[in-house]
Amino acid sequence: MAEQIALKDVSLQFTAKPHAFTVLEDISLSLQKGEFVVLLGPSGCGKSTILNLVAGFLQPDTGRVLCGGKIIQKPGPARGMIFQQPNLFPWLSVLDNVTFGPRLGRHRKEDVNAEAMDWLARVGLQGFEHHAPWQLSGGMKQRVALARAWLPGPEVLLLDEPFGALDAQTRLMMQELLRSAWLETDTTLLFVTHDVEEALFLADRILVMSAKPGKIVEEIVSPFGRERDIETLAEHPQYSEIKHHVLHRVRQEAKRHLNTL
Ligand SMILES: Nc1ncnc2c1ncn2[C@@H]1O[C@H](COP(=O)(O)OP(=O)(O)OP(=O)(O)O)[C@@H](O)[C@H]1O
Repeated sequence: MAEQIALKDVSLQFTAKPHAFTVLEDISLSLQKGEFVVLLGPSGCGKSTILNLVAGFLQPDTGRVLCGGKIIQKPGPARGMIFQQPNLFPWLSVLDNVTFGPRLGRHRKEDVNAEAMDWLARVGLQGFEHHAPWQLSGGMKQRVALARAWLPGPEVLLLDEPFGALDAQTRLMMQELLRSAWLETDTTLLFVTHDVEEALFLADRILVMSAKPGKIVEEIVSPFGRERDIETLAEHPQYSEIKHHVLHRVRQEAKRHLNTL
């Protein structure tokens, strides 16, 4: 497998008042092409900051952030991002929301519409292409956001707690949908969550972070295989042990962080 994303000895300070602080210290990580990596850690440890560096919204103070071996200097279509809020344009239809980026990039509407319709069908929104965002549920809006992110064929998708605002059932459906789209497209995914069960279901690899300064303190390689099923995952002989270990580790870091506040 080829290396798709790499952070090499990355440190970053924010100069927020009343004083500057180090948000990330000496972070090194690497994602292979087609890998699904989940970042877990206490609130404020710098998970979104890592996504923002990979997206090209931020530059590190020291170290390098690379995509396909090249230094990331600015945002680009090779790296898509999905946030907790779907951020759809309320005045555009579902289809026009999904095709907005490629049309800005001067692709002809007719050329992108067929592919967009295909993505809408994959995320279960066939027949909703002419609906307005206000006519959709929260889960449906987030499915539009998934289709929109996947349409330009990004090499990397960065997902910042994308299902955090959804109810438990919708969340499970979205997790399954994300995994099947990922398996079909072989995109490289970097996903941020607070939810240990979500991380266990989704990830090839989980990276646990500490806070103040943000560091990666543990890596857990999933033993569950790629063809996993949400209904039977908990029956895997190692599931309880790994879940317990990850929960304990995340709680340990969260408590340590609280004590430093
Ligand atoms: N642009 C900024 N300027 C100053 N401080 C910032 C900026 N962005 C984030 N921070 C601070 O940096 C720290 C890390 O923020 P970040 O959003 O990366 O954490 P996180 O782990 O994603 O948190 P959460 O899980 O709560 O979303 C926080 O203390 C946050 O307040």
